[in-house]
Amino acid sequence: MRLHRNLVFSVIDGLNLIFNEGEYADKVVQKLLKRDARWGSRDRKFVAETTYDIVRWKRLYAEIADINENYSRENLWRIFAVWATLRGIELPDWSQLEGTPTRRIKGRFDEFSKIRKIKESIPDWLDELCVAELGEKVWSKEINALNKQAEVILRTNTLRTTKEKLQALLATFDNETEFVKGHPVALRLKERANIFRNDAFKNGLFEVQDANSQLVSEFLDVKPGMKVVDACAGAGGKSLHLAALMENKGNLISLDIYEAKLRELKRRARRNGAHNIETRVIDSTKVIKKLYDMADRVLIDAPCSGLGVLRRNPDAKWKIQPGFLDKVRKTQQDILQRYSKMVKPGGKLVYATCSILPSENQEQVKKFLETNEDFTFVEDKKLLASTSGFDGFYMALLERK
Ligand SMILES: C[S@@+](CC[C@H](N)C(=O)[O-])C[C@H]1O[C@@H](n2cnc3c(N)ncnc32)[C@H](O)[C@@H]1O
Repeated sequence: MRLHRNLVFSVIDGLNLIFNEGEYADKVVQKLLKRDARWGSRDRKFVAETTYDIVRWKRLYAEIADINENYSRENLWRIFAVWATLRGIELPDWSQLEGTPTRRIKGRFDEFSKIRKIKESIPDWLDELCVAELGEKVWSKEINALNKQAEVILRTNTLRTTKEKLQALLATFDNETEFVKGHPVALRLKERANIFRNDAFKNGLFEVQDANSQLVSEFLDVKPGMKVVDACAGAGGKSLHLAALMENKGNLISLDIYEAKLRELKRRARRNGAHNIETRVIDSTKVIKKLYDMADRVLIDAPCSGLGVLRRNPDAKWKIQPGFLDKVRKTQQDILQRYSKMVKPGGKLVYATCSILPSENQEQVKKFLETNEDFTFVEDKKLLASTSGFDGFYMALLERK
């Protein structure tokens, strides 16, 4: 592989925004990809994947390059040199890469490969916490799986098409896909491609959604005609799926505390042809109280650490702080206690997170059930990336008596 100067400079600019300006990796990559209309798909792939790779392996590369918390441009170049060296890429004679200690880099890589928190690039405190919660054996396998690049999984929008028809249509655009066992409407893209440019996407025939994430809406057991509340709907990944499962019949109320996210949800709903969604911003406790005892089904896709989706958002490793975890656990319990009241007697509730930590998952449900005798536990799923091959998720189904 030959390194191209303008692509590498773009990666360095991106890393500067992520490491020094606190910007989110996905947003930065989106911005970088708009930089030069002449870039072909290989160039775009290089910029996106190199940026994500270095974010994912930030600690490992920084330790190899002997850099501590200072991510000056000079140090970002040293980190880049580690990335390139470990991939066996021949370094060009650019001044920024002069004097790269190639042999020392390889030696330090071997040395650090024996220390999990460095090898897997994870902060000390987070490594310790995950060992305490999951045990050494499970965590070692899990962090290894979470450091891999996620595949692209599509969810067929059954309001518009079937999985079979979608597969045939995508093949005409040279996007080969395969079915995913245990995930009724999922298609796996065999080769990574910019699928958003595709007319099938623009016409709302599919959404990009991890296969385990697709299990959450199914787990809620909705039926056409029901009154359903998606209490933490965000930009609507699960709401769109719920609307499809309800066949556009009945009433789906999508709530969130952020209006901007719900605006995006509405835009996506139009593209998907989902007509039974009503959005409401939670701007006071009244919004929830008005719905007490009203819903056949409530989904609480709670805010969480996001530790199950590190494959997609590797920068979460560096953004999550111990204080945030304490805060988010309190929010989760508070939301469960208050929003569960929207479920009507005989109705069902799903509590879900994209975290793998028991303290955000089964322990929250257990605590909730201790003080809410009118709810019974039906079943739960604890999905790990290491055993499922998809994102880490938790979901619990509860029923109100
Ligand atoms: C895991 S995300 C939801 C993802 C979304 N359900 C999807 O499938 O695309 C959690 C959401 O909860 C929202 N949130 C945070 N605090 C909340 C609260 N107190 N009540 C309702 N929603 C809240 C966040 O804005 C965020 O959109």
